[in-house]
Amino acid sequence: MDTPAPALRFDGLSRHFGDKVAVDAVDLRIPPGSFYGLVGPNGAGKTTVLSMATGLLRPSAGRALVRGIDVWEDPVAAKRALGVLPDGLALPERLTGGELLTYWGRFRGIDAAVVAARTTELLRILELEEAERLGTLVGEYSTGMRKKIGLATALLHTPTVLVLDEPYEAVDPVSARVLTSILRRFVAAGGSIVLSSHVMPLVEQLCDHVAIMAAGRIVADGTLDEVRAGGTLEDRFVELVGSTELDAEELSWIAS
Ligand SMILES: Nc1ncnc2c1ncn2[C@@H]1O[C@H](COP(=O)(O)OP(=O)(O)OP(=O)(O)O)[C@@H](O)[C@H]1O
Repeated sequence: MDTPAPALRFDGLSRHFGDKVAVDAVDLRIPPGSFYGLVGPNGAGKTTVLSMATGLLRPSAGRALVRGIDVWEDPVAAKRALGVLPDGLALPERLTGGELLTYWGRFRGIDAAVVAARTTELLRILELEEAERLGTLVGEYSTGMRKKIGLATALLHTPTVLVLDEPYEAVDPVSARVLTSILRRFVAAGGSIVLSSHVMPLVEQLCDHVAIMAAGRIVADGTLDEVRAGGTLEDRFVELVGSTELDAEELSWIAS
């Protein structure tokens, strides 16, 4: 039997902005069926990598493949397999959440009755029903509500690979539990997830694989246990990325 293609595969994936090298020849395989965490300090290149992997940003060099399909050579097929929650999600602001999902589902070519049933279920599970009943527009949603409706759009067309940029950011604890159950169910059903996060305990709790990124490169990757090597993920992260300690004199004025 053929080995299944990686959920995502990056070959020498690079991106520069002028002289700034944001992502520097990244090679990575995300195994199918994995729940994969991508961590790294601010500016490490996580969003840039995920944007190139999902067809939102063109690489300067290298390739990104989704289930063996080159994202930039066959974007239609690749995007059919992908569900994406981008960072700083741009959404149509003048629609309600329900209208947005309906529009999105029809745009994806899904049967109207199926879209209607999935929209109702997603709004209920994500606790956006009340906002819908009140006719709240997406432009009036809170940051956490935007994350939730963004996740709903990512799930609607039943993708096999979910790419989520900081999905838990600004999401309240109750909604975070719902989000976790949805994501766990997605992986249990055979899907693959890649998420970026700054919250190490969350990544340790959710993910079975992890990559640590710093200054545009992958500095460690593998199963969670391989990467944390007997310590915590945070210890390993600080060890690899370095920490900044304040001298006693620095910022002494802030409490004066
Ligand atoms: N459109 C752009 N133009 C210029 N530089 C950019 C652009 N997008 C990203 N960069 C730079 O590329 C580097 C990587 O940014 P990126 O947003 O990918 O980091 P990140 O790991 O997602 O950071 P954070 O954790 O803070 O979200 C940073 O130095 C950033 O300033």
